[in-house]
Amino acid sequence: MFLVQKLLDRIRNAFFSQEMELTIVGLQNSGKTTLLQQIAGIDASSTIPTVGFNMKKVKKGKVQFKMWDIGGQPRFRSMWERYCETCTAIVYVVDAADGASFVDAKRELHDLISKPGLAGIPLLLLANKNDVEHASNEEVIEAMSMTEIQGRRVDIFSISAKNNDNIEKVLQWLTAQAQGKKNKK
Ligand SMILES: Nc1nc2c(ncn2[C@@H]2O[C@H](COP(=O)(O)OP(=O)(O)OP(=O)(O)O)[C@@H](O)[C@H]2O)c(=O)[nH]1
Ligand SMILES: [Mg+2]
Repeated sequence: MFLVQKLLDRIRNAFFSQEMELTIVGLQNSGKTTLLQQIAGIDASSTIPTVGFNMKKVKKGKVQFKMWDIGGQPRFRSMWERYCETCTAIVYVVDAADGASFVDAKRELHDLISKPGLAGIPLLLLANKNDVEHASNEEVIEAMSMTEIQGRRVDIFSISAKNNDNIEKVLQWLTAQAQGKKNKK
C-alpha cells in the first residue's frame, strides 16, 4: 500500500510540478546569500562575499525553484541583467539597517528595471535585517522610490534572512508568481 502511494505521488509530481527561475540581486552585504541558504535549509549563520554567483535548486510543494544569487559588489552588477532576463521574478534585497547604502541601492534597482529585456517581470523588494533595531521598512520604501515603479507587479516585505522572519511569506509570493506564469501559458 505504501509503495502504491509513493508511486502515485511520483506520478502526480511529474505531472503537476513546475520549475520557476528567480534571480536575487542587490548591493553587497544586503543578505542575498543568507536568504538563499535560509530558503535552501542550509546553515545561514556565516557567509562570505559572493564572487560571481551561487545557484540552488529547492523544491517547495509542487514548485521547483531555481534560484540565482548574484554578487552585489560593483564588479558583478553588470551580470544582473543577463541573469534576470530569463527569470520569472526578480528579488531585490536591501539592507534596511544601512541607510548609507540606500542611494546606491536605489540607483542600481532603477537602472536594472529600466532595461527593456526585463519589462514586466514581477519584482519583490525585500527590506532585510529587520532584526536590527533601527531598520525601517518605510524608509526603504521611500528611499527606493517604490511608488514610481510601474508596468509590473511590485511587492515589498520586511524580512530577516538571518532569523528566518517572513521567509515563508517570500516563498508564498514566489509560488504565486510560478502559478501566474503557468496560467499565462
Ligand atoms: N542582522 C542581520 N544580519 C544579516 C541578515 N542577513 C544577512 N546578514 C548579515 O549580513 C552580512 C552579509 O550577508 P550576505 O548574505 O553574505 O550578503 P550578500 O548580499 O550575499 O553579499 P554579496 O555576496 O557580497 O553580494 C553577513 O554578515 C550576514 O550574516 C539579517 O537578516 N540580519
Ligand atoms: Mg552573497
